[in-house]
Amino acid sequence: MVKKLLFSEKSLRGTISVPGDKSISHRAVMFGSLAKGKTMITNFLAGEDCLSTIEAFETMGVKITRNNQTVIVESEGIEGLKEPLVPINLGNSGTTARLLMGILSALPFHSTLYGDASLTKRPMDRITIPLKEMGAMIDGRENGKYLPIAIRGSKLQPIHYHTPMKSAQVKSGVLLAGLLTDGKTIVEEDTKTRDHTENMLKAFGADLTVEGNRVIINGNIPLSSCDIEVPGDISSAAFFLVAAAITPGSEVKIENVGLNPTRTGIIDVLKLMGVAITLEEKRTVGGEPIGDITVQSSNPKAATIEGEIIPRIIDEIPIIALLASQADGTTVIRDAEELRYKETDRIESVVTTLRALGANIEPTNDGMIIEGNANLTGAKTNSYGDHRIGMMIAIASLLTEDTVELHDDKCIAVSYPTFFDDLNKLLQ
Ligand SMILES: O=C(O)C1=C[C@@H](OP(=O)(O)O)[C@@H](O)[C@H](O)C1
Ligand SMILES: C=C(OP(=O)(O)O)C(=O)O
Repeated sequence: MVKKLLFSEKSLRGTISVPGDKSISHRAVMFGSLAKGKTMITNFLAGEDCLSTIEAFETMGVKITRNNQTVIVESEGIEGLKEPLVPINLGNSGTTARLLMGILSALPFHSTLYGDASLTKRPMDRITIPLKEMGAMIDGRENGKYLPIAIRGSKLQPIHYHTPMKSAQVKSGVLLAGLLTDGKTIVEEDTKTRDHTENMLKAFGADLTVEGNRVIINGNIPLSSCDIEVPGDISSAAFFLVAAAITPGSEVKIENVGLNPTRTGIIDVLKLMGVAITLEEKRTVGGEPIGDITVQSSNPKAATIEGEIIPRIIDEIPIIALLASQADGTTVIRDAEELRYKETDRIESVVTTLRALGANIEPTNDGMIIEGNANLTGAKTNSYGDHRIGMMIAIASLLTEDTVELHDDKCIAVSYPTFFDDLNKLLQ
């Protein structure tokens, strides 16, 4: 499918709410399925990735009903989970894959997992290595590095694991295996990554403590069901925050966005680059702060973006690269080698796409160097099946009078099925 984007000379004005947070929606379904009882999830993200998580647990016999953004999970607890009779399709979702492997490795049955072409290329050894250290029986292509993967669930040993890469998925997968294991599992990381697993496991009654960058979980304590209200996804909001910043005459307010400090790096980057942004924190639900964010069009300036902020903006870097192409000066992004393991190699896909649109941008091993003040032009572009690249292209098209052709816009439904509706609501 090719979408012709011609939104030039428009500004963005108005107030919207973005769909529910993807990371939190996945975890709510997973932990609700592990807990005995009924879990009601409101403002659930009905994106394809989170629907893959629902399907996975349905395949294991959990009763899950969905009415738009409300999901009810009814489970007998872990004892009630049944051996899946068919291979589980994880679609495009890395989060489902890595977290589910932690769970399945410790359950007393066999399972097989596969995904789409993109997920089949993404590294799974980052999670299968620590799980095998815990005693998991996992096999897959290249000794469990790639999907399809088969798991023979077994009794695991607790582990003290220092994650070698900055990954909340790895941290979470090991913690979930630890939850289902006798004894104390400890996961440590050098740089703090998103902590939704920690917050939500506590809300479901797990015995979990956080000491700085170290998480300690005492296993084999049953979870009890817990209702979850999912905040708006700041990673989805980021596209409109940047769009408002770089299109003249804009002012956009996004309501009820999750403001967990492990996710708000985009706000820090916008401030650092001189964008007019205001925040109003309103309340906290399930340990997750929620508030409204307003951005006005601005004259952004370049910045160096590196270090501890990177995991806090990891999914926002494609749209930050577009922002940088419109800033005064040269922006440098470093320490972001994790971008190479996403739905696409996002260093390559961002650079190729922004270059095609007329920006001056160079890849580096762990990031990119972006010259500002670019005059973007029309181009034939491709999302390469990566939802965040697709949305970045749509926002870039606001900056040129020429037509931008976007091949494969469908993948945007992975995280933001109503993206074009919201964009059209804001366009004036
Ligand atoms: O734990 C999560 O929900 C996620 C963690 C991040 O991945 P990594 O753990 O691979 O960094 C992020 O990119 C992904 O969109 C969601
Ligand atoms: C990297 C992402 O997701 P996942 O790893 O779950 O596929 C993303 O949403 O940008």
